[in-house]
Amino acid sequence: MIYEGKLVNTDIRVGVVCARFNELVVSRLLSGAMDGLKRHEIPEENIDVAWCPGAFEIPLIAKKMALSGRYDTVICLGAVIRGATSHYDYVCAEVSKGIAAIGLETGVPVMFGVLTTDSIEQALERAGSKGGNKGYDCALGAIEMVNLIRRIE
Ligand SMILES: Nc1c(NC[C@H](O)[C@H](O)[C@H](O)CO)[nH]c(=O)[nH]c1=O
Ligand SMILES: CC(=O)[C@@H](O)COP(=O)(O)O
Repeated sequence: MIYEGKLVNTDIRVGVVCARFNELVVSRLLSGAMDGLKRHEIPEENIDVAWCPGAFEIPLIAKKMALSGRYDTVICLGAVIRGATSHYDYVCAEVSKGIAAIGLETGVPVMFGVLTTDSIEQALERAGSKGGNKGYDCALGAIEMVNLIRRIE
């Protein structure tokens, strides 16, 4: 038996968590995610967006959404850009660990759309220019994961 998740479904409720830090980049990730969701037939009324201060706060809000029972999947969007201190390393570590744990704890697929880059240029490249759009990628992954899980269950 081969299990695969299709990329189209009108019956999926999506929570999106956006970090406001580096909003220039994150707004572009959100635009990509909304584009991916809508062009794969997710109704706009099925999508909620929550804004939090920074990437470090994403896991808490994502977990609240996952546990609410109102969403079939949660997409996390942020941009952590290296500065002059080791703060970058701590933020990246906790955000990635925190987001990964939510899916395993709740059974709700949570997509990791947090850019972790050394420069703003690298971030912009992955938010709708030559590196694609990580938000769009996460949108399609979210649809696929929900459909896959429904096929397995
Ligand atoms: N430097 C970046 C941050 N830093 C802020 C933290 O995420 C957090 O909001 C703060 O430490 C208060 O708890 N956040 C980003 O999303 N991106 C960065 O580059
Ligand atoms: C990722 C960060 O927290 C970073 O942007 C903070 O910059 P700095 O290390 O120069 O304080």
